[in-house]
Amino acid sequence: MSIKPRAIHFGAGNIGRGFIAPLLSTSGYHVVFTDVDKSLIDAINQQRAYGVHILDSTSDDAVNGDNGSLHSSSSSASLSTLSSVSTVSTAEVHEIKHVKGVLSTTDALIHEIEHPKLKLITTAVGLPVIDKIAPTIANGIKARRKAGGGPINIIACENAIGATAKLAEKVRAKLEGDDAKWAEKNVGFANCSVDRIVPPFDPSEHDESSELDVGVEAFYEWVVESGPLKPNGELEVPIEGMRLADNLKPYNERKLFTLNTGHAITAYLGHLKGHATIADSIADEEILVCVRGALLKESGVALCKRHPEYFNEEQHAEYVEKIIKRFENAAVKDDVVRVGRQPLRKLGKEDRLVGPARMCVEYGIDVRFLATGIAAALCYENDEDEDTTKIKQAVSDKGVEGYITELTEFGKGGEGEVVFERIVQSYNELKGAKSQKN
Ligand SMILES: NC(=O)C1=CN([C@@H]2O[C@H](COP(=O)(O)OP(=O)(O)OC[C@H]3O[C@@H](n4cnc5c(N)ncnc54)[C@H](O)[C@@H]3O)[C@@H](O)[C@H]2O)C=CC1
Ligand SMILES: O=P(O)(O)OC[C@H]1O[C@](O)(CO)[C@@H](O)[C@@H]1O
Repeated sequence: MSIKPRAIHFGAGNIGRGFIAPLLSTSGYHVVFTDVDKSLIDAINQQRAYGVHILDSTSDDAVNGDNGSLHSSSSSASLSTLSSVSTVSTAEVHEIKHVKGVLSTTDALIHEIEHPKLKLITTAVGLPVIDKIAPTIANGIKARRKAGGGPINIIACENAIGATAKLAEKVRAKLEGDDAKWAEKNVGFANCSVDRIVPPFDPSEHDESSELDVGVEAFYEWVVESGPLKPNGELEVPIEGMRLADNLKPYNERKLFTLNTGHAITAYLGHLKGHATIADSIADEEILVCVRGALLKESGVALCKRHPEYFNEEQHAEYVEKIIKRFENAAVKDDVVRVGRQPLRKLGKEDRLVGPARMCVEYGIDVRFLATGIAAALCYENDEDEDTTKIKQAVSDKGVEGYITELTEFGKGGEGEVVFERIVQSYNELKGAKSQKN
């Protein structure tokens, strides 16, 4: 039996293989991937290893995020511990070894959750899938209690505020009596903020790479709330490159309302203008002006007002410029269609477009560029994305004004009236420009 601590990661996709597993593996964990995709699990068990290709060339400070006053679980650790250099190049490949795969629909997964060496469960499956994996995790927790296992921590690495809390709610709903009591004492559910751009990777474009290989940007930031971690607000086996925060909210909001906000606006405007990738879109001056305006003059100002003890405008401007540089990284071939996927989720009230617009209204900040971003998301059309059909239908059923009010709670005569008018105006302009183009 391996004496290494173990971690189970749900979702052996881009972020799982390209970000979470490499940090776990570098920190000494034996990584067990679990996924519904049998061919992926079979490939993992045949190859047991894969490469992580670093797709840009950056300086040290871009490798790991600047977390200001955060408590860090490790000082300056990074993936570069896998290779001897700290300045990366396009040719740099880190090998992740000794990984294992377990199909998520089998009892083998329950046995993995029982395993005495298991310390951690992480997920990166997509927010809507959280509901589907919760019953399996609950069954695993029951089995672990019966087997006399020790405490574990669970961290959902999804792009949303409070993703682990959502998972916890679903898992707890499946536990009763002694199982529920045991879980309360022994299972830590910690929210996190997870930031690394990992688009799909085409191994045929890279020498000697396998179907399991992934391509990632050098930058990464993983911030986890410390309070809920068992047993004492820390991980028994620390993860190099993960940072712990007493108060996650400011960092969570900063990431979602900056990186993801800017990314989404770039994707939707880029798609409307016929650009294929994020790098192509951000090279378009008109889009750049809108993205910079949204992040610097709107969401950024609101974030600094909401969290003055954490962020100031000067430091935030640097954060924004670093993000724009990340979008400009042409080595990361990131399709606007990937970044714009599921626009309805992205138009959620707490999500990356409407969330910061509402925050701006709360602090009396003028909203122009975010309004354009919201309008661009409403104009996004892609036959392969069912959200876009739903949006089209809702606009036709409720009228664009009614639908904007439903999504944003801004409307005529209310607090967000000016923003509402701007979204409507932008929507009409973008639609007009689109029909002229066609
Ligand atoms: N790719 C990226 O750059 C980033 C992604 N994220 C978040 O990470 C999550 C995953 O994103 P990606 O890795 O890009 O997606 P992906 O599609 O590459 O990977 C998701 C994996 O989850 C698996 N899966 C689906 N249903 C499952 C189930 N019921 N049980 C077990 N596995 C299941 C899929 O088969 C797939 O392998 C999303 O929430 C995303 O927002 C967060 C930061 C960066
Ligand atoms: O994964 P989601 O939430 O669909 O959104 C795509 C976004 O996630 C990321 O993949 C990583 O944060 C970004 O590249 C992008 O903003």
